[in-house]
Amino acid sequence: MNIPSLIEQQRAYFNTKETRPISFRIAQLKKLKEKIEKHEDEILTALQSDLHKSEFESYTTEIAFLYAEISMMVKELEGWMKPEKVKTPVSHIGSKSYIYKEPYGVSLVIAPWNYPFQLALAPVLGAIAAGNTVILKPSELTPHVSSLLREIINETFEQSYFTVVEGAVEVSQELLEQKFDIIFFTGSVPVGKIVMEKAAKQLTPVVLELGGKSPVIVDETAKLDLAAKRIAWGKFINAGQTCIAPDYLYVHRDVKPELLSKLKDAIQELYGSKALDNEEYTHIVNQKHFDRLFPYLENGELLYGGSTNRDQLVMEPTILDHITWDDPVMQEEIFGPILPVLTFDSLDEVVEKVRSKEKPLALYYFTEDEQRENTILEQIPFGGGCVNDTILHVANPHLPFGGVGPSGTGSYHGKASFDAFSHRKSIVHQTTKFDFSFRYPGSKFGLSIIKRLLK
Ligand SMILES: NC(=O)C1=CN([C@@H]2O[C@H](COP(=O)(O)OP(=O)(O)OC[C@H]3O[C@@H](n4cnc5c(N)ncnc54)[C@H](OP(=O)(O)O)[C@@H]3O)[C@@H](O)[C@H]2O)C=CC1
Ligand SMILES: CCCCCC(=O)O
Repeated sequence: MNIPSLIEQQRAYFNTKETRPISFRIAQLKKLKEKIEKHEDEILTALQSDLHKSEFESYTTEIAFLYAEISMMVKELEGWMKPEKVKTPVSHIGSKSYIYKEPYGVSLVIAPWNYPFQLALAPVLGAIAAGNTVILKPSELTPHVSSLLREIINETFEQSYFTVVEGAVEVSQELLEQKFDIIFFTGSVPVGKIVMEKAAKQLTPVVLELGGKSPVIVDETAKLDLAAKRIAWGKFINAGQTCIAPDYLYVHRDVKPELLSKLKDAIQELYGSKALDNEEYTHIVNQKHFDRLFPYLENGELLYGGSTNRDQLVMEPTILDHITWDDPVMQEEIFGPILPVLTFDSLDEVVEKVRSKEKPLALYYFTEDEQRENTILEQIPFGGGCVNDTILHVANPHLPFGGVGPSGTGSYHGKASFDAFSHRKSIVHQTTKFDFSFRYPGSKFGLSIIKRLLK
């Protein structure tokens, strides 16, 4: 595909202003939803082929997620598009002030492999709702999903409006050499830095949905049965290949033995004693990631799991005890089904330690103490998270989802997706019924009036 001419086509189409009317935008969102509904079985099959993802996980985390977003956008878009009237200072007497929402233009969406369908299309929904055109580059690591996305999109939309460009890193790199009006990237921190560097050359606005090591903290007041179940659920869904998965467990020394015992029970309840053979359990995406994870199993002391099958690319949900901050498993985002366990004695220690690391994408805190909850929420910077649960914040379209610092820039979901793909244009509408001489230089009392007005 000739990428420069594709971008030219999209820019020409964007300039016709056909993407601007709300009727057009809603029609595209509804058309996309119809296509997803029509292809549900193929989508589930592609996710099974690429990641051994179960129907339950695929439907709930990949498909239903998009339906919820589209329904909200169709319902709320008219309100989001309306120019926002804002207050006007007395110094601007006679005028009214507004914020107009304007699409950026030609947008580029680069997607990862871990939720390859949902993370490709969720940002696209925002781009469409805001009136942009879209070029989408799915991950080559999930080829069945990537080719199905191309098939569904390219049969549904004109390429001058919305098209899928498949390929590997080289294609991403070629795309990033072009001039876009906004780039939305979901992926790793290292590649996020490359994307931002390329965008900086063209001063293109970016949204970066990245990753990091998200702690799950359990203090001695926590309800341990629920903590165990919700941590196991959030950690091992998609075999831990989730950007907001609890990366490591940070537990108060007094409740550690009980919590770990309950965690083992919770994993058994979710995946049985033979998770490797469990048809509901997701596999590791490829041998490169499997081989990246495998050495971590030697860290600390194996408390649960640890079995693997490299041919099947499957790794049991695993708990590693007696982990230190210097262990290899604590250096990079794990992004797999391994839960290292660290212990603390005081909340001050938790705040100091977690703050000393890069700002995480998510943080989870299990506690029954409101004061401690406020301490953690106020003193530790992170993208977003939950108290007494895990990962749920990603699935509330009323909550902007994104990182902070190295875990990401910008946010999306629901109205935040519309805002991510819109320029907010400030306008003062001035009256022509009268004018004031004091605003102009040389006016006799101008300065004293302005001083009084602007005090
Ligand atoms: N914040 C969030 O919402 C999410 C963040 N993530 C993060 O993404 C990471 C896992 O996803 P993963 O796909 O492995 O991330 P990568 O950063 O490896 O890849 C993301 C996308 O960028 C492309 N890419 C890879 N290398 C380059 C490069 N040098 N130049 C340009 N583009 C490139 C990939 O292409 P290809 O795959 O075809 O090689 C893929 O389409 C984790 O760190 C996770 O935390 C994941 C999901 C959600
Ligand atoms: C449960 C859905 C999560 C999608 C984004 C992520 O990888 O965290």
